[in-house]
Amino acid sequence: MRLSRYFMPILKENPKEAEIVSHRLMLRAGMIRQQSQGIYSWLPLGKRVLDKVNGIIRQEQNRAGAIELSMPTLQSAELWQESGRYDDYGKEMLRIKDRQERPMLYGPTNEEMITDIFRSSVKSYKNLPLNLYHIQLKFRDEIRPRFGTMRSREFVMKDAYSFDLTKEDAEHSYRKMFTAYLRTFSRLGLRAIPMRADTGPIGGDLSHEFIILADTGESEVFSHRDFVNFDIPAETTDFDDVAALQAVFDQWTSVYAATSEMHDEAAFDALPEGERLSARGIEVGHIFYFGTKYSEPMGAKVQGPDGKEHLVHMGSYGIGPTRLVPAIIEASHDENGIIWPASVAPFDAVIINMKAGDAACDAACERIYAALSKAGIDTLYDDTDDRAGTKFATADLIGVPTQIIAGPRAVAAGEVELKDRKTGARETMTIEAAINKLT
Ligand SMILES: Nc1ncnc2c1ncn2[C@@H]1O[C@H](COS(=O)(=O)NC(=O)[C@@H](N)CS)[C@@H](O)[C@H]1O
Repeated sequence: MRLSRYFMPILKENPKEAEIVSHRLMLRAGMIRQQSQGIYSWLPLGKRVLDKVNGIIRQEQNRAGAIELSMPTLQSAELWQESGRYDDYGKEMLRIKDRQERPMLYGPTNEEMITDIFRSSVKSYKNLPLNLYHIQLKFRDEIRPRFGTMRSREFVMKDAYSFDLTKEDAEHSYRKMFTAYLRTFSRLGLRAIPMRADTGPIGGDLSHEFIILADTGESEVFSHRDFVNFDIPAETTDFDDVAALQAVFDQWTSVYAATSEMHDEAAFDALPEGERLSARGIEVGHIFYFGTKYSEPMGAKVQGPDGKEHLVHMGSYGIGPTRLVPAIIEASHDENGIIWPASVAPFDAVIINMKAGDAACDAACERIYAALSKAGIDTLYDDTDDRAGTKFATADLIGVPTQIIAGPRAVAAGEVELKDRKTGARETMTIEAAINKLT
């Protein structure tokens, strides 16, 4: 992508309304723009990152056996009246009426809708276990949206819903998602700790929040230091192996970890001083087992092997992609800007032409740009006539992992300089060597 033809509205100054670093950097890097309170546009650079985050979430949901669909954002009130949540949900629910005066709502979550889809077509235990998910916009009229897209009113959620014949089967489905979440956050460059959590308006009696440690996190967390050494379940994990997933779950729940709502002061203080970790964290995922809470009022049942009707046991599993993008920045930035993990970077490399208009520099950059693009390397080419200093600052701000710097002196010797955004390491080499190194 040539920067001269792209749309990346960089802000020179720190926007005054931004209170935390991720909000500041997302605005300055031209990734998002607030349209109204708690409601954002994702501009091209931010959309690229969000799409990569969703891609990884999707891969790990599919690996765990979940099946993707897409449900609407607008829902009829009737479904929520069936489950009894319409009145309970409170002011966070955006209630609307259509032209026929029918009560509708902008969905904050989809337990009722997915149960309706299930009950309309699944009648036999032979179709279980089933896990259906989508990645879709939600609306919650948060009383105090803040920190940019970290806590917004309209936001994207991956929400998955599992259906099983028995509680035991449902607990295995829960552990499939538990394992998938550990893998997902690790691939995003984050260390997430599963914490016993409160179930709130979703309900149920088994729930874990996945928290990443960050000083600006809204959650207060207490955990055992051992978490940092636990191995992430491998790509080869057999998700149908009940014992294997039980072992993962047992290990990751074997040591103390709780959010402030579930904190047991005495148990925590019983830990040796050096093993206690209390910090602030960001909730990036939340999973629930809630049995027949929705299947009972909505009549979602299957015929069991005994020929009798059984209400299905359900769980729901949420991840916040539009919260993950700022969370990754909170965990990975420096004083010059964002440092993207390669897995979610908006571009793999950025070419900095220090002297656009200089024939030799232009030729060298065009050659590199063509070679990288041909090799499928997502490349941003800063071909603008900005000063070199501005280009360096922009490249550091937007956090692309590899910078290729083409200056007149180096180019005259047939060379360019590679800079690693994360380590700051610089290496001068021939243009040929640079192309070979990156393709
Ligand atoms: N206001 C918000 N802004 C951004 N992300 C949010 C917001 N509210 C929730 N999330 C994200 O969405 C995830 C799931 O939300 S939740 O309420 O915990 N769970 C559910 O809604 C269940 N239906 C799971 S399918 C949270 O862990 C968080 O990462």
